[in-house]
Amino acid sequence: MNAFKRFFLTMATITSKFIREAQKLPPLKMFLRAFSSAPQMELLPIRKELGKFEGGSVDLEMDEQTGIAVMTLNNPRRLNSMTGKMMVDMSDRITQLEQWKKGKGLILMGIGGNFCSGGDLTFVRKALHYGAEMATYQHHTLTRLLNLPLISVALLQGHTLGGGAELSTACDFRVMSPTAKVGFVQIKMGLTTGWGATTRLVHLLGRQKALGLLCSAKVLSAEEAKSEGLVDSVMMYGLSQEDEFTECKKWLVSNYCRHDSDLIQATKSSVVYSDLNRDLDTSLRNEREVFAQYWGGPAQKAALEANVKHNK
Ligand SMILES: CC[C@H](C(=O)O)C(=O)SCCNC(=O)CCNC(=O)[C@H](O)C(C)(C)COP(=O)(O)OP(=O)(O)OC[C@H]1O[C@@H](n2cnc3c(N)ncnc32)[C@H](O)[C@@H]1OP(=O)(O)O
Repeated sequence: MNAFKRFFLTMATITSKFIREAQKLPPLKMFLRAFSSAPQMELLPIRKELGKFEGGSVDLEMDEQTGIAVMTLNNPRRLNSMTGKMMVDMSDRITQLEQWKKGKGLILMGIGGNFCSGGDLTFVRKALHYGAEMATYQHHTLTRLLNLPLISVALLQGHTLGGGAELSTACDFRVMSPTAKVGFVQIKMGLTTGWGATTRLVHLLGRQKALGLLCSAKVLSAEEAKSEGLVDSVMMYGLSQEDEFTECKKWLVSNYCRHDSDLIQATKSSVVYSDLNRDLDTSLRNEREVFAQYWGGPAQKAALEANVKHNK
């Protein structure tokens, strides 16, 4: 049997297995699994190319006790700018988080007191001939990041510029150090956004504010970013970098990650599904199916038993 026939039969087997598996899943899980796995095969060639651009890493710590993970951009000598290898690292770390059943929350941050100063300019200069493929790869990665069944927050310290500002919009929330700066500087670099921030900013802030941030290329202070609605909380002055991380973690846990991981994951996934399926009946059908999984379940019975009061 020639190579083409072997490849064709292999692909047919993979596809039919995928369809059989997917048919057993409720719509939401089928939808999210389809999004996170199938297109990655088409991205293998660009993944291989990006991986050749060494420098830095994206590291991940997952705390099974608290359900809080920390993803760290680790290229401090270059203000955590993203090399090709870091883009591949990030995709792999997100795959780990997609499979984390007990996860509740994620903090995305940079090492050494800076979040991220964008694409690594050495990499950018060498990758000028495959911008579209790199953008496709980053769009897929950052959409998966935003759609994780975890509550994610970007901790903006020091510089958050260009692609770094784009990364920050791929989290549910943003918490900022009072002395940090954030700016979508792409237009000053002779570009528009390459990692999906235009789409996410319009969604997040509306057309006018998105247009203002992108066309002004303004580097915002923390207070300016908060008043624009780009940032959800600005921390107090005088904290060390480590204390800012501790405060950010407290903010995430006390606001959004106090409850059962199952319910947090189900709620986030339903919000993602509804965001991506704006048809009312489709979204409500999914909401009913998720609700039915918990109605009469152990968590509800325990809450009824405890006679929970909501006065604090
Ligand atoms: C799709 C990607 C996207 C796009 O292409 O649209 C981008 O993100 S392009 C990159 C956008 N980012 C920038 O243009 C930031 C450039 N850097 C700066 O403006 C400054 O470095 C700043 C303001 C962040 C900090 O200035 P400061 O004077 O405090 O420090 P240094 O400039 O001396 O920087 C320290 C050290 O880091 C290196 N560095 C900083 N940013 C990058 C970067 N994006 N890529 C690679 N290296 C970076 C800088 O070169 C210094 O290293 P050294 O070895 O001392 O030169």
